[in-house]
Amino acid sequence: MKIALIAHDKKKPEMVQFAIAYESILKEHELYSTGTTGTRVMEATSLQIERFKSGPLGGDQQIGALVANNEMDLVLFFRDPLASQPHEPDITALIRLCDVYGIPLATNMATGEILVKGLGRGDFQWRKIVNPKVEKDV
Ligand SMILES: O=C(CO)COP(=O)(O)O
Repeated sequence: MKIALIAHDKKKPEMVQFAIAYESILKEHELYSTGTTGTRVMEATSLQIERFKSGPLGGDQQIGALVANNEMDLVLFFRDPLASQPHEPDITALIRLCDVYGIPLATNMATGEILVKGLGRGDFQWRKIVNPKVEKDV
C-alpha cells in the first residue's frame, strides 16, 4: 500500500507522535510525504519516506498526481484549520481528488488512527481490487 503523510506546521508534532505510535504498521508500506513533514517523521522514527516538494512549493499537487493515477491508497493529511495557507487551492485540489477517486483520506489525527488501525487489521484489501498495482498483503 502507498500511504501519504502530510501535516501543516501546527500539526507536525501530532504527525510525529502518530508516526511513532504506529511505526510498526506504517513500516510495512510505501510511504510518501510532503517535504518538511517527511523530514520530521524520518528524524523521529526509522521509517523510510519518499519526500516530495514542500506543500507550498507543490508537494500537495505531486501527491494529488499519484491519487489521480490510482497510485496512492491512503492519504493522512493533518490540516491546520485555524491558519490560512498560501497554497490553499492546492490543498483543496488534493482533498477533491481523494473524493473524485474514492481514496481514504484523514484530515485529523483521530480519523487517521481509525484508518491506520484498519490498515493493520487488513481492512484495505479492497484496494487490491481497484488498484492491481497493490501486490503486497495489506
Ligand atoms: O503544506 C503542507 C501541506 O499542504 C505540508 O508541507 P510540508 O510538509 O513541506 O510542511
